Amino acid sequence: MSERFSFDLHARDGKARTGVIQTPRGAVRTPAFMPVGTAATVKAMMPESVRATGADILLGNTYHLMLRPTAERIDRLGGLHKFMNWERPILTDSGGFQVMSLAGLRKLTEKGVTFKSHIDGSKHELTPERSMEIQRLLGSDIVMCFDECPALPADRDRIAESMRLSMRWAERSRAAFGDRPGHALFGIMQGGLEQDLREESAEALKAIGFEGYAVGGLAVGEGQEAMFDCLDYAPGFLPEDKPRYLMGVGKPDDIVGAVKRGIDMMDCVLPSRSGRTGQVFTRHGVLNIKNARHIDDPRPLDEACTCPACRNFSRAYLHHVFRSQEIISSMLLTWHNLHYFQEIMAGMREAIAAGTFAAWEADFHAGRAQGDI
Ligand SMILES: CNc1nc2c(CC[C@H]3O[C@@H](OC)[C@@H]4OC(C)(C)O[C@@H]43)c3nc(N)[nH]c(=O)c3cc2[nH]1
Repeated sequence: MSERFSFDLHARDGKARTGVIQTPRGAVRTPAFMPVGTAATVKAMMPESVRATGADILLGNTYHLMLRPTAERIDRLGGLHKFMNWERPILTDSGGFQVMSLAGLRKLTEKGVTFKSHIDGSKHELTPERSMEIQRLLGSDIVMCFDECPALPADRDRIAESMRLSMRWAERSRAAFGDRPGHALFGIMQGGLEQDLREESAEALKAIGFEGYAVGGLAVGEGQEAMFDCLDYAPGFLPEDKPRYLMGVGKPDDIVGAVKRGIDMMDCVLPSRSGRTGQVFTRHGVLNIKNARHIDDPRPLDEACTCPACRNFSRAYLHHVFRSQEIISSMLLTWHNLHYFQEIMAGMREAIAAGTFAAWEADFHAGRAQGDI
């Protein structure tokens, strides 16, 4: 365990990189996939099960936790790590994105955002300063700047105005974060799909200086092609020696394409959320266990998978417990999906270190049938 926060790059293969983020609470192998634990739990998973899937770090959420049970209560109870029994690194999002996507009656000003809770309608305010205070109270190891993520499509002027507001908020976030050894503050690049605005945002963030940099404002409905077009240049505007975090991504092929373009960290609710709806990701493609064709199928989801669902249960059983809305269905499918996402990350880390990323990527795409399997 190091007392500091640091990022060591071990190898590159093209634009893809592999390395380790050292934190006082443990190491994060990159490229890393971060399961989302929005309300202090990765839904349907025990913390030790999340670790067993291969996760080194998970995500918490300022917006959800400030509303319930409140950051002050979690602080009084010893912080988020103790509260949710996860002693490894936690990254928390700053709340801006969730306010815009979840809260009601929002008012956005230079100061910040006031809004009504989607839970009980109570009034709240988030500013860069308040977001930093909440994330400090939670005790998260990697703190995100308070930003505004505009919904796409949006016209260029709106994107530019929003990005420049986020850069002023990044300055205020840095000032409010203070001096916290062993903890990191990440800036968030905005600028939509405009290359010059993305570059302006990166320059603004580098002038302030952060321990890591996120590419924000993507995975908001622009589609994979537009996202990859942006990722063909945006990571390159960021410092080579700091972690690059692509927020909210994504499906397995999104993740592979992002790592190929120089991204080191990603988070997405997809593997956990889709596990609860019966959607299963495997090396051969996607299937939905609720489909009647699985009712008598004795085979595992994926013959080559070593997760508890694939080692101990048939598709027929998983179909049955999904149809019967049994709790074990969410547990097993979430575990499988998270395990598979971590397998992809481990495979990429190994391939980049060996200089065989192109071959690994070709094999990854070759194995995936189109449609249900
Ligand atoms: C899905 N696509 C997507 N997510 C994005 C996010 C939120 C990242 C998600 O990870 C979790 O944070 C802990 C949360 O779980 C929900 C609530 C699902 O969303 C949060 C973003 N966050 C910030 N601060 N700025 C961004 O520009 C941004 C862009 C995104 N695009």
